[in-house]
Amino acid sequence: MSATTTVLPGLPASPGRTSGPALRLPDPVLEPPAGVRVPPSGDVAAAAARIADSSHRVRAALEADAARVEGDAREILQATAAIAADPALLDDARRRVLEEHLVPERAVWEAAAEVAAMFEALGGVFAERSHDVVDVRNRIVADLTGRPAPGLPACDHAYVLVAGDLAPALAATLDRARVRAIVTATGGPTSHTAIIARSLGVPAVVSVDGLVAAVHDGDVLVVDGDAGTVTVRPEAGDEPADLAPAGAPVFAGRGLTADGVHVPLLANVGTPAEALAAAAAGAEGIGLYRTESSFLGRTLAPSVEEQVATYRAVLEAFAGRTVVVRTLDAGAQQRLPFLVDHGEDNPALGVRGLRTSAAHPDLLEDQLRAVARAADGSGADVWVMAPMVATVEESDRFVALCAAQGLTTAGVMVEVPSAALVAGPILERAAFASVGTNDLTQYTMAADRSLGTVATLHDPWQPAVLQLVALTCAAGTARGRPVGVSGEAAVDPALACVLVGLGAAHLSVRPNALGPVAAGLARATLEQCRAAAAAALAAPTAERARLAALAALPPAETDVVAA
Ligand SMILES: C=C(OP(=O)(O)O)C(=O)O
Ligand SMILES: [Mg+2]
Repeated sequence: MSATTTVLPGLPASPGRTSGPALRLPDPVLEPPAGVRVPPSGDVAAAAARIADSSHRVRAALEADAARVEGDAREILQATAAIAADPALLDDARRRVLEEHLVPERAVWEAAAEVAAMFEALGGVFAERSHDVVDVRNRIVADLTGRPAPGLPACDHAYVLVAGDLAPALAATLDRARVRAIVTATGGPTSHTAIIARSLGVPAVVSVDGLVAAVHDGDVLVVDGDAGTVTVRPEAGDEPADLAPAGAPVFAGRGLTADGVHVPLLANVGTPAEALAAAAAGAEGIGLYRTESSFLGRTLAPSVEEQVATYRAVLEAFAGRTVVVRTLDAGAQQRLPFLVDHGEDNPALGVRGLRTSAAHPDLLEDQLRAVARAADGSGADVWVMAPMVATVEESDRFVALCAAQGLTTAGVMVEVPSAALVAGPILERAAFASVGTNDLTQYTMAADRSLGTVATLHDPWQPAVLQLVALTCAAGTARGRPVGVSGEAAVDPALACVLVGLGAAHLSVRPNALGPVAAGLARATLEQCRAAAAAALAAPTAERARLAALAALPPAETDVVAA
């Protein structure tokens, strides 16, 4: 190890080992405090003049970015560059400095808020412009305060993305061809960022101690997504030669236990492109279509027509097969400006998932209308489910709303312990349930899934979580209603066998996990899966549950043997 080599410990979030130069994502621009003024001894005119200088630099940078791309992207960047020179915005900001003596960054923030509000009030396509105003505001404020421009820096080579935190909206736009790995200072192993890294198939390590201080742009990093470490400036020769993860088993297109019991292996997807990839990977259907990507990064909800087009593209990729569409799961990690109260201290326990429909019933109705229209003629067998359901009333109301749109196979996600405990009455009217083990673990263990500090509690092998899965499956079996599992737990081949043994009717995983899960399932009979489930349920701790299950199952190459 060279003198400057540092190994930073973190949490493994997506497997594989790779290396590349670091590219740091700047921290988000924060609102400058209200009421901060140029000191009485300061030069107000000079402070005001800095706004024009910053606006020139921001405009020039955006125009340079525009010149590097083509088509729609170029037009969008040129339009954004024009906003950076907008006289109404700049004059108002200057006036606030000259007359109110506000510091320039605060003046720009306030002036931009008025312009954005004006666009919002005009509605329709104008409202979309408010998003660009906010983008320009952030860039000018960053420049005025001597910080790097916000957002993903333009980069024409492969890199390891290094971030304090990665918003799901940004994570979803990452270019697989360039991003070799993702490393974040915060986040837990089932945060949405980790899920996105795994579906991109790139190694990721989250909650890395000392990351921001130790890593500079261009530093070579070795990212070990299995061990959960990041080596900064490795010695020559320590960089892994093979950048791709080792070859995983390929999925043959049908999930079967060793004795031939069919357990459909479905895919989790978030976009039409992912649906096509899932179809190419042989998925037997889609068990979880996360619809958030149609809503993220926008200032207004997409129109019904726009939603129909996106949903239809997903459904058509699975004509003749089942597609489970989940309605919008905003809140917690996925904060939409038009839907979510940003003042919540504890958003994971606040208005998220189905709860947002109380204040915005039209948004849910529009989404269901769009799903129904997209389903019509798509050839897919469309099921619809709601996220974050906690009570029987919520579930019944959702089923009724679906029925009103002609969507007859309506169910819920079971990801809140209360829903698991009342799964029986829920499944009297709901046609199916899908256990979301990511959130079910978070809420059962009271361990925020986005916090690395409580990651050891966030373990779906915890017997308390398994008990709730067992209750839900038993409620489904008693009523002849299918209960599937769509959380990350199903990706662990041994846990997949346990889930089947507990009564899961199907499993839904990211497309690149279909092969390993199928291989894990194929080594055990249904009886062995049941024995493994019983052994895990009887264990007092997560580790002993895992070991007990492994002991009850024939060994498989895909098992995760170390904790
Ligand atoms: C599948 C789940 O949903 P998400 O990860 O999107 O919250 C879950 O909570 O397990
Ligand atoms: Mg969830």
